[in-house]
Amino acid sequence: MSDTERVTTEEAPRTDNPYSQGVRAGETLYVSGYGPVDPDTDGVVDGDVGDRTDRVLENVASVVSEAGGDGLADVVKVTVYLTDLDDYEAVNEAYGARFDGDPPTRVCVEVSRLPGDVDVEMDAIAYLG
Ligand SMILES: C=C(N)C(=O)O
Repeated sequence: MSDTERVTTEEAPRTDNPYSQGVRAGETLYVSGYGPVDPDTDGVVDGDVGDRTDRVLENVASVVSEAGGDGLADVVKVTVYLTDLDDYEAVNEAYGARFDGDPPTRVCVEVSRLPGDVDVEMDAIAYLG
């Protein structure tokens, strides 16, 4: 890829599948979809969907930080994928706590299934300018 840079970090789950953890294109960073996987164990974190939402956002933040950004503070767009939209309120509660009244734009959709059979996944776009 020309004028783009792949972002790789041990602080977010790694994959053998054909995608990068993040790709920086100028001041814009595209972060791949992450489930609630702890990069230290490669397993889904214990707890409820709020705990899993926290882990997903930690993974996103780690990729942004690796690219030189300020973690979630530089995120401008998130897509949330839930396998059960009944989790919407619990996810919002955990999610809102991480953005401290200044949330990025967002889309939230219910999907039938996610890789790893997790129940929540998010991808993100960050602006690093
Ligand atoms: C888990 C993914 N982000 C994927 O397979 O694209």
